[in-house]
Amino acid sequence: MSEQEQLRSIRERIDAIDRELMRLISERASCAQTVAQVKRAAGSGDDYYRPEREAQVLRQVKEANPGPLEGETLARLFREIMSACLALEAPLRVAFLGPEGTYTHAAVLKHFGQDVRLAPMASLGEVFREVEAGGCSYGVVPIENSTEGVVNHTLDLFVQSPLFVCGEVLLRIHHHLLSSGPDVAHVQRVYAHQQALAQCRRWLDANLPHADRISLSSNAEAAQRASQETGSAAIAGDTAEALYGLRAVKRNIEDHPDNTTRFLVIGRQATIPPSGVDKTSVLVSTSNRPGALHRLLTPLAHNGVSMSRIESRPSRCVNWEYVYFLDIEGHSEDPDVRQALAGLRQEAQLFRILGAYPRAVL
Ligand SMILES: C=C(O[C@@H]1C=C(C(=O)O)C=C[C@H]1O)C(=O)O
Repeated sequence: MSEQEQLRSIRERIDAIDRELMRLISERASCAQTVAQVKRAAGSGDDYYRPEREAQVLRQVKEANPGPLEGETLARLFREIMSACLALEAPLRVAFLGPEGTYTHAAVLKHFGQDVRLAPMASLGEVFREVEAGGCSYGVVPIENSTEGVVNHTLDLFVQSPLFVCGEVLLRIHHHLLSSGPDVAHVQRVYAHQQALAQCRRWLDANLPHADRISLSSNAEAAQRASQETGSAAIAGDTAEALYGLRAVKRNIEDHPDNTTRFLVIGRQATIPPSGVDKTSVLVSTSNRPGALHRLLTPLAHNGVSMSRIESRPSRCVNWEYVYFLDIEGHSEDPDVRQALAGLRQEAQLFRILGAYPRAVL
């Protein structure tokens, strides 16, 4: 067979597969519509999003992946299929730290897919308020970065908020130096969110030691400013680059190549059923006595439950008293976790389960 004949025959096969894919995806979408009818008939409200189910679907895809595509790649495709199916049931509105082009925007799309309705907010506080008021079903907020540590403002908002955590998103953060100018040499001013400036500190010291560093409320705002001024640059990611018509004069300027930010999905649902691989986040406080924190955490050790994170923040009620944010492996309904939490509750002055939710799959 000639090359042309071979290609024609393979393309005919691809066309046939695409028709079959189309039929199957449409059949899947019809199933999702039926699921919505069942949920509506059962009167389970108008929130059809099931984070534990979505996590299970994505995990199954990764586990059953026959290749040659990467499991991660295949899961991303299924992420979009589910996003479109859910939008057929009822479109989901998600609040996030805007404007469009922020890393939080990228985290929203990674977690919910492209069919989500975006609601960019001007501050983290507004994201919480919008979800509390019911204007959006969910919100996405940054919680910690592998280079710069915790986002204190988000933790503090949790202390006052009645919202729950219903998911997490891990996003590899690649920072670029974006400018409308020709190269790095012409840059006299660098705009960015303070976290981004910190994550690129060494690169800036080495390459732009004399440029002014100006922190703004988001990287997207930085990109917007840089697009209007000559001699200015912004540190931001791919989404902002495309959105504000800037050019990356230098890509990947983050000091740590595995720079990752963890975001939390917040909502009004107090309990998400176990997905099989879950985490539980808890807010606790204890009195300022010798050994108090040790006693508080002992029930975790006794029940063989591992804690993946602990953060402390000033309680803001009494000076030098603290609240602790704990992340625990497992779901609050798992027997060992349930027992550990019961012990913790007895020791703690303040005790609130912030949420039990699927561990990030993508
Ligand atoms: C179809 C459902 O509703 C939504 C859509 C899903 C999907 O497309 O697989 C999964 C969970 C829900 O977010 C369901 O609950 O099973």
